[in-house]
Amino acid sequence: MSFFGKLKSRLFKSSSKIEEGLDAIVEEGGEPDREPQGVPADPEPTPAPPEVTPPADPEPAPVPDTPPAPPEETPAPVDPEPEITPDPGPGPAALPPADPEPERPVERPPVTPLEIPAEDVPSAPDAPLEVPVETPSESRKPGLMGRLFGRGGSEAPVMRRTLDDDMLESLEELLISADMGVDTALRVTANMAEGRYGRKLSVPEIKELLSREVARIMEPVAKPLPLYPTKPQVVLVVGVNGSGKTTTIGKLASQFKAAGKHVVIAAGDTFRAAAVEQLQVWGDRAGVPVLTAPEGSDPASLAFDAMTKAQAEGADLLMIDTAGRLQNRQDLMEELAKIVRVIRKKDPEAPHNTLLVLDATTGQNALNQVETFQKLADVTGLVMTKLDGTAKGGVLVALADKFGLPIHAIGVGEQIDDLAPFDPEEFAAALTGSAT
Ligand SMILES: Nc1nc2c(ncn2[C@@H]2O[C@H](COP(=O)(O)OP(=O)(O)OP(=O)(O)O)[C@@H](O)[C@H]2O)c(=O)[nH]1
Repeated sequence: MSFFGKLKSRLFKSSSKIEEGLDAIVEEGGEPDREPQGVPADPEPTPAPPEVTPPADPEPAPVPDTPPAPPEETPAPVDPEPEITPDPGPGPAALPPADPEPERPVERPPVTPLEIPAEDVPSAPDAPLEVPVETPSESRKPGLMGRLFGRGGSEAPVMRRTLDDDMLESLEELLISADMGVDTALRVTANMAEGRYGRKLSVPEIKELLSREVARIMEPVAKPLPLYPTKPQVVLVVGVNGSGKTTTIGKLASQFKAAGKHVVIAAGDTFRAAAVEQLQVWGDRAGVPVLTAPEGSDPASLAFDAMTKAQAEGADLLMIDTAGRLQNRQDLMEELAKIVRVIRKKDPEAPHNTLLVLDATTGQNALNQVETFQKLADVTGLVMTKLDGTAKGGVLVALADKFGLPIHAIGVGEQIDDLAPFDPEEFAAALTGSAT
């Protein structure tokens, strides 16, 4: 299965929620349409009359309300040809004008959410996530069948609904229900409507637009965990209990190890013996030593010892697990501050990264957690876990939109290799089901 296919299947709850919602929206107010339409690649300055055949080359227009617009927008697939084809799938309107090839294999090198220097891994140091993937404009050309059927006319008309206020409201509600948050949902739908108001859109066309908007928001935050030449690079891992800190440390350690790095883990949640044991299990799996201390002992003292050991061994990386007891914020803040104070005696620049691990199943609550942890620690990046098995994946879009913190990786399962680098286009496509 292609990487995209895997991510899509892991995000199935979120994507099926959005897909089902879109089907319902278009079904509700739409009508069968045999006229060729097509989504304008970019907003046009004035609304286009609904019956106009798609322009061969619509002029890209600026999107005033889109703050994180990338310098170069990937033009959307524009199909100059009529594109009405028989529906091969179960959905009411399964044929977008730009027909994504269903099983387009995306060849990817082994991917990790780490920014690893070029000599260590095949990927480039500055862009480990930049895997050559065809852009939608290149890849979404209609397939042979689509072209043949599109040209010859279709027996099954495509359902389309006119983009009006009612439809926009329904779209907003859908995105809010998918945990994108009100502000982000409003911004996304406004951008989708820009220059397209009054046009008739099919489900695949809406998915495509939505996916493009989501990717646009996520693009600036998709950054792998940077690796520095500093030895040891200290990564402090924070997050509430159960968010997936231990699991994420284990997965990261395994990936670093596989990349030839010498890793040390410090089990800094000394308050829970079970947490320490669990970290040891992950350390064993990853083949990485885990430093522990007796239950109830001072985590800062353990961190200091771990720092000493990591320095003595010339370790590349020291990952420090921490407690996540938000019930007593003051204690937690003091505990984290003390850990930082102590390791800075060894290296004034440490910690070099403070990763906040968030559980996607908590939905909008993840936003509160970011705010809280930003007050407790100097959060430098996020890892979002449990994106598999939740319909709340949209929260990642809200997080990116609201905080702009780097998203280093996403957890999509409980196994050691279920930590994927964060790729905005793949995520957007998987979330919206736009390239199924
Ligand atoms: N499905 C799924 N489960 C995950 C993922 N990441 C972690 N988990 C599970 O979430 C549960 C909690 O994960 P932990 O790593 O123990 O979380 P923690 O933040 O260390 O929790 P404490 O030790 O209580 O502080 C475990 O059962 C993990 O297997 C993920 O990406 N997907």
